[in-house]
Amino acid sequence: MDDAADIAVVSFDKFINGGDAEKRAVAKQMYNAFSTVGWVYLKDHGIPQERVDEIFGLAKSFFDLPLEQKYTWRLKDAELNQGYTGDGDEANGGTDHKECYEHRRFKNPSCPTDVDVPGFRKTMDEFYGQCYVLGLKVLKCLAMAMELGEDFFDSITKRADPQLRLIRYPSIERKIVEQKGHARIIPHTDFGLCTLLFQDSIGGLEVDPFHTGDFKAALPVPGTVLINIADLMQRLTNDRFRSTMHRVVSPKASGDILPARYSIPFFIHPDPEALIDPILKDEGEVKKYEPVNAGEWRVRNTSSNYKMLPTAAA
Ligand SMILES: O=C(O)CCC(=O)C(=O)O
Ligand SMILES: [Fe+2]
Repeated sequence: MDDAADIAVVSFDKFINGGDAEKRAVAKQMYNAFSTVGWVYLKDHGIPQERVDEIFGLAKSFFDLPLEQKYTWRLKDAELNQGYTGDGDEANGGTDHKECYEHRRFKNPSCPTDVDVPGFRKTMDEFYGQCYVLGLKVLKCLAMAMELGEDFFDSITKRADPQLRLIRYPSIERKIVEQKGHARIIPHTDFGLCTLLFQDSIGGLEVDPFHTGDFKAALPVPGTVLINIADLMQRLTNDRFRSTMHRVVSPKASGDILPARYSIPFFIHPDPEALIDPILKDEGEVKKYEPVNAGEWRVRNTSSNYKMLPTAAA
């Protein structure tokens, strides 16, 4: 269809299991995608579909709990950035209609127990580990694509603590989401290194690859995980890789009441002490960005996204 974004489907099998030339061929495909639209659909990525389906099921069980109960796990602190946020808690220049649960690598004090949702913590921890392994492979592939040496990202991801997020966009009247300044999630870029994004079959995710306001659908493709570049990777690569705007709006093919939609992003950030300074490759190339400390960057961007945190920008 004309209004679908031109996002390549890339098989990761040859990067995971292939020889050097095969790995390089995958890295080249990634380079082409990330230096243009900024997104790929990755298939053969090694995370079994049954596991992904299980996490979507767990998300439904969690979000179906009563609101008062979900608020007992409310996210309280931008640095820990862990727990539940309700409809309206997160928005940066507009109104989102979604609820989220954030899970982290080292500490999850605001996490449902087995009494609340059987198997929640254990299964989330396991899935987190699988996303983490895939995420580090994606970084290796990006390092190869940029000719930085495969191990480039190892030194800045020793203590990396990505954010695994469950999202439910509740069933809602179309006219509410379609008001000016509202969306399921308003246009934004992600602010870490890169994101793995699993989506269900409902649709509504759109990307604006060239920042012209011309949003195109990133349609659900079964068996794939979307990978998108985020702001720190764009800065590090001095704009070679592009962190592009995206949003979630009403799916085209539904009536006046939108069905609920679920998605599961895994946001990869470098170690907090890492300095993200643009890498120059060409003679005469000039840095487009000042260096930034990854930890400060993350806390600043996180707190300015949440309306309810005391540290949020006024
Ligand atoms: O729900 C989606 O497909 C996108 C979510 C997203 O962009 C985000 O949480 O940053
Ligand atoms: Fe995003």
